[in-house]
Amino acid sequence: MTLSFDVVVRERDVEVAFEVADGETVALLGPNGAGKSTVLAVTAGLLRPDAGRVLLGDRVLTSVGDGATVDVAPHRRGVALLAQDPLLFPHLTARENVAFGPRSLGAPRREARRTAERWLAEVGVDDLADRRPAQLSGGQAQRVAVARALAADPRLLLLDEPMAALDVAVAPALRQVLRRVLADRTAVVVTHDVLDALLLADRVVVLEAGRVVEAGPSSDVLTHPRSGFAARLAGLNLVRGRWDDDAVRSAGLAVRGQSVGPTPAAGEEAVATFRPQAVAVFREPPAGSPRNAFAVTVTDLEPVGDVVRVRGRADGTDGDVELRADVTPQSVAELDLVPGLAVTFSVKATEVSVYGL
Ligand SMILES: Nc1ncnc2c1ncn2[C@@H]1O[C@H](COP(=O)(O)OP(=O)(O)OP(=O)(O)O)[C@@H](O)[C@H]1O
Repeated sequence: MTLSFDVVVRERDVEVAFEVADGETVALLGPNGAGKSTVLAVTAGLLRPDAGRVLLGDRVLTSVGDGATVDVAPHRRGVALLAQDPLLFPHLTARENVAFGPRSLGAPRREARRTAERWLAEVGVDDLADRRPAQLSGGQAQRVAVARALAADPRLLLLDEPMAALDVAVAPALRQVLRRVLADRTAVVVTHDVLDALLLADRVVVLEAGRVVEAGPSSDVLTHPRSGFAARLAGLNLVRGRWDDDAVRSAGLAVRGQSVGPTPAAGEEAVATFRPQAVAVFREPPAGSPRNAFAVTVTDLEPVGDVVRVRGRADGTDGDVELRADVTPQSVAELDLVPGLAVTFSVKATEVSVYGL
């Protein structure tokens, strides 16, 4: 069932349009306050927009500002919303929680029970059917919540950071379950996690400040991001500017690299991306080097696995361009890196991807 979303919520400065094809899963990404929850709330019928339409297939779920207002009640939309918190009924067993949806759609008790058991088995917790929520772990409760959402046979599934409240140790198992159940389902998943975007979603839509800033197949967006948010998520440095004289130029910076796809035309908007691992850090600008060299002021240092991520602001860019370098702890000690220090970040042109926007 295709979702077609085109909505304005003025109070929140949200103006978002996107589509989800039948059977497709779209990941909605973006920084805090970007409008992701607002999109889910409007789709689920929990928030009425100031203008716009939400269509599921050819059925109008919401229509405001263009003829008669339509606002289908949440429980009549065929839309299931799975939140961070499983929100199970505490006094019902897992089986009864899952059977609740089919029962309220009119299924006889036995049939609802069978449906519940089938879905509990599908998400791998059929042995816990008789437990109440208080007797379940966070991961188990979230699986029951997935079963409950699916047992209502929704035409659209919305997931709001389904793994966020879980231990990192149990998230991979739930991700596998979701990957299976989302395979042929029309779904929107809000996430901050790059793995969710890659493993669960066919496409991503990136929101910043209430607007769509980029959209495309998950692997394209994460390998060749065009927005700062997607670049950070993908763990890449990104400089956005104009293509001029064989470099992407942004205030105070010139980045040379290798074109991915057609070389941008002179003056065209373009981005350069490169991995923090490809960046070397120097106290003094390396003399006579063919590498890209950027004057940077270190802003902070953070251990990431067995390396140290050095973040810095590129000088002369009004603090707009943040660059990152991953270096060994020995280098941090040898270079005596501390926040506030002026250094040079250097990266070979062969390590930089350049593409037009
Ligand atoms: N109940 C509310 N009333 C008024 N404004 C709100 C309300 N909830 C959110 N907002 C505002 O709407 C905008 C979008 O917020 P929203 O919660 O949709 O973002 P989000 O992308 O889901 O963020 P997060 O990742 O932090 O959950 C923000 O400017 C936010 O401050």
